Amino acid sequence: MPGALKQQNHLSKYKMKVGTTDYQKILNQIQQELSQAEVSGKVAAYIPELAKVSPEKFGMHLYNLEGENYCFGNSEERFSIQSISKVFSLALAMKIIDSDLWKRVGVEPSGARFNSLSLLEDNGGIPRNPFINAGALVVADVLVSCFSNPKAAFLSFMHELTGNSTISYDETVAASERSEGYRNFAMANYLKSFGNIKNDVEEVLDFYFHQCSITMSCKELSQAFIVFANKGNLLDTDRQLLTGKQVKRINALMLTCGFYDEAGEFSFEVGLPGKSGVGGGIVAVHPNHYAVAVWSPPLNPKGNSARGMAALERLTTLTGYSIF
Ligand SMILES: NC(=O)CC[C@H](N)C(=O)O
Repeated sequence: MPGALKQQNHLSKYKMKVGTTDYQKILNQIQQELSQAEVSGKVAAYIPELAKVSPEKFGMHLYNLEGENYCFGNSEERFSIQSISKVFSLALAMKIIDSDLWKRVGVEPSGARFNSLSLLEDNGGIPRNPFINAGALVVADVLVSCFSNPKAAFLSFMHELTGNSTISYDETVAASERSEGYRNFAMANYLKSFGNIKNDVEEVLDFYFHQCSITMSCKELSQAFIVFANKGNLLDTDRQLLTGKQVKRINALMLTCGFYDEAGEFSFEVGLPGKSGVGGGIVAVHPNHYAVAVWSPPLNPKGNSARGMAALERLTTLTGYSIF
C-alpha cells in the first residue's frame, strides 16, 4: 500500500535524525553562545545560604536512553535542587496513595508565583497543583503521615531512583531556609486551618525544608530523571519503579505547572516537560529520548534560571525536535 510505505519512510527518517544527533557538538555550541551572553537575573537571596553561590556557575548534562552522557561546564558540581525535589516527593507520594492525593491537591496551572498564598483562599485550601509550594507542602504532609521516619524514607527513595547512596540533605541550607521561612510557615498554617495538613506544621515544614536542601549535580539529576523518559523504568536495571500512568501524569504536570507562572513560556520556547528550582537548576525530559539538566544560579523575575531556560531553548531548536 503506497500510503503505508510513505508513513514508514517518514518514521525511519525521524528515527535516523534522532539517532544521529550530535549532542556533544550542540552542547558545546550552547556553552559557547551562552557563556559569553549577558544574562540578566539575580541569585536567590531569600534563602541566605543560596546567596553565597557564584552567579558564574554554568553546567549542563544530557543523558539519553542509550545510556550516553553529554555535558559541559560545572555539570558534576552539586547544588541545591530546591523545587526540583517536588517531582521526587510527588512520585513517592503517588506510589503510595495516588487517587486519594488528588482530593487534596489539584492538577491545574496556578498562573501565580511559586509561593503565592492568594489562590488558597479562593480554592478552599486545595492547592492548584503539587509543584507550587502549597501543593508540595500537602505532598510533604502525605509523606510525613506514611512513614515513621519520612526524611530517611525519602532519602532511600532517592538512592533507589539514582543508584547513588551519597545523595543527601544539606543541613546548613535547610536551617537557612527555616530561619527566614516566614511565608512557608504562613502557608502551612493556612493549609492546616482548612484541614489540608494533618500533621504537626513544624514537622511538615522540617521535612519540606530538608527535601528542598538536597544537593545533586546536573549529571545526577539527568540520570535521576531518565525514569520519566523511560516510561517508569530504571535504565540500569530495567526495573519498573513507576507505572506508565504515573509517569504520564507527572510529565503532564511538569509541562503545565513546572515553571509556575512561566509554564506557558517554557512550553512555548522549549517544548518539553520540566521542573525548575530557585537554586538555579532546571531538568527537562524528552520522553523516549533523554533527560537533561542545566544549572545557572541567576533567576529571572519568575524565579526560574534565566540562562538555564535559554540553554534549553537552544537545545530543542538546534536538535530540531521537542515533544511537539
Ligand atoms: N521555587 C523553589 O525552588 C522554591 C523552593 C524553596 N525551598 C521555597 O519554598 O521557597
